[in-house]
Amino acid sequence: MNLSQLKPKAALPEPEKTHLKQATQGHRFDAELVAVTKSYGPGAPAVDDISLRIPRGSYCCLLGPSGCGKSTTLRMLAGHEDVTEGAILIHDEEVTHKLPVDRGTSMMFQDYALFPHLSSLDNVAFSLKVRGVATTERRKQARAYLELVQMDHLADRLPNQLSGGQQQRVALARSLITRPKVLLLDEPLSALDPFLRIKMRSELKRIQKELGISFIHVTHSQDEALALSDMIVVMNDAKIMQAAPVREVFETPTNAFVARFLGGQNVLTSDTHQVSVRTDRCRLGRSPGMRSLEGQIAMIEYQGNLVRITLQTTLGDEMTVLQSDTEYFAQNPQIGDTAVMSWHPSDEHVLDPMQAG
Ligand SMILES: Nc1ncnc2c1ncn2[C@@H]1O[C@H](COP(=O)(O)OP(=O)(O)OP(=O)(O)O)[C@@H](O)[C@H]1O
Repeated sequence: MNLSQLKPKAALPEPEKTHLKQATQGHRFDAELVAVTKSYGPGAPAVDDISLRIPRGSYCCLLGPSGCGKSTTLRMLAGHEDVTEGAILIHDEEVTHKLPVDRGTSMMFQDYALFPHLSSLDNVAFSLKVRGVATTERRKQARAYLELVQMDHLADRLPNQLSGGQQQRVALARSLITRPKVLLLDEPLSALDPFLRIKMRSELKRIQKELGISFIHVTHSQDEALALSDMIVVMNDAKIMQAAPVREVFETPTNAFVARFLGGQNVLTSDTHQVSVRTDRCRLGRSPGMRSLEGQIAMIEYQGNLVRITLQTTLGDEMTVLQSDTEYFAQNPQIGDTAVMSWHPSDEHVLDPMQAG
């Protein structure tokens, strides 16, 4: 893909934009789950009594390990899966038992699912055709959405004449042309190579902010969730562990699971309770007034501007120090060296022992 294609170009035409902006007015939350449970059969539920409110115009990532219930939650929001108990609201209106097309949601799938025999333009226009919109009008709208995703120059190409990233843009335009109140995205970046994944995630965020609707995006990737989210929902074992603005989740994880899963934190036992300390607030060596732990250096990962040093403590715990490359090379410790990791007590954040992971 040519990088110049990724630069923001003309925005969505005013009438389209106004329509979408209006759709976000007059309600408190774009989406809400109220005590939602999903059981596929006997045994532990796939989603267990979760409640969640997604504020208007949010980029929200559902993050968690495989099998924790993220996709099931997304599918229930879309109406592709019935809820066993509880309620779903979109723009404050209950949609629990409504058909997917009547909810105001639109889903973008991992595999894009484009029609192979239709051009980009006709793929995007397809849902308007189904709704009986006249050819000229639907093509005009499809062109506007292709422009939004910077694919108008390839409007006549068939899907097999497009790269993966380009197909994804077409799929995104196709999901947006129905003017959803909430766009649901299931691992939308997982099929892309790492370079394109980073480009596309900033594109997704730009488009979400431009339209002002909420995007709810399922991902396994901590980096992706941190980069994209206004709000992160961390799930584990069918439950929500924490749902909060991105910085709050990173800086004040509720429990050890969230701290470990999001990364960038050490989980330590201090007296009787568990605390988290950011790895970039830890350093090698002792200093007055700092707490410390001794161990052996088990791993050193050079990351360019930063170096990640992992210590195995005498108790068998792993602790990580994230140092600048300058600091690291000034000391130049090696694997197998005995070292001390220290941190300031004020950098400790107390974790909830009830849900410790
Ligand atoms: N159609 C189904 N029938 C029975 N069990 C299912 C079905 N779909 C999902 N499950 C189970 O529900 C649980 C949650 O699955 P879900 O797909 O929601 O997880 P996930 O967090 O999206 O995982 P992944 O990241 O691997 O896609 C899992 O234990 C899974 O095996």
